[in-house]
Amino acid sequence: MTAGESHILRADKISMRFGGFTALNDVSVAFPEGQLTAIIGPNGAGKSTFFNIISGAFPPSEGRIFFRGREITGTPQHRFARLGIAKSFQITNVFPQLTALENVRFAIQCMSQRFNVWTPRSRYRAMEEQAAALLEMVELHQHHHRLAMNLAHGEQRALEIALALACDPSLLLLDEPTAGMSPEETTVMMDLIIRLAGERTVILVEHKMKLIMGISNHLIVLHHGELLAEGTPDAVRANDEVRRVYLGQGDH
Ligand SMILES: Nc1ncnc2c1ncn2[C@@H]1O[C@H](COP(=O)(O)OP(=O)(O)OP(=O)(O)O)[C@@H](O)[C@H]1O
Repeated sequence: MTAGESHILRADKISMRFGGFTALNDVSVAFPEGQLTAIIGPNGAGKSTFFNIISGAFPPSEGRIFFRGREITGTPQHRFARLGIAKSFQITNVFPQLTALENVRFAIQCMSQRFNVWTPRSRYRAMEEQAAALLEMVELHQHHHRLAMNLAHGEQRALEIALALACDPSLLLLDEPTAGMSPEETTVMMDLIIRLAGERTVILVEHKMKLIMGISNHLIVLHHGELLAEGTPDAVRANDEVRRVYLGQGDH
């Protein structure tokens, strides 16, 4: 971290055990605000487990999580959106029988505490406009009225991100945003992530090391459930341990 940089999220001494197996061991990392941080590492390194813990899917066996200095360990997941934390998972979460616009408008309605049957029609229009703006942001503006189930895989992932953006999060968490995508879809998604990271903090888990090296500000490398290295892509690339356990593995 450089002088003047602040952290939005901090994980302190995180350990996770599944029965007798230790998936994470004493991992402490801090995520710089306003930057794109990627969590990387070989298969089984503990990336998804760590992502699930920082996104509130389950609490760690040991350790604590802080968001803007406030402890959020054990906070129920549904409260994360109100804190300003949104996440998008590998498994798409969209309503297949609703259109793209209806999906996003519904997410906005869910975020609106004062929404009820007495809500004036003008509010619906405002929500519809907000939904349209979010679809434009993820480049789905030409697909407002298509059913989600008829969108291509990459488009469904983009729609999923639009749903996550409905709460206008200051922190966006993405679990393997390019999983299962064609090279063309991957390029579109990477461009979207770069744009999103220009406006908010983004933390993501990603397998495609070469791609992620090119767009991240900060990398966290896990290996066998431990923090192996962290820093800028250049610093991580130059790290002998990382080269030994990870970069030498071929097609990443
Ligand atoms: N619910 C669970 N019960 C038992 N073991 C688990 C569970 N979840 C994860 N593990 C184990 O913890 C280790 C880390 O898994 P995790 O999925 O976090 O790794 P990963 O780095 O995301 O791997 P990949 O890149 O293959 O997705 C693995 O050995 C995995 O088998």
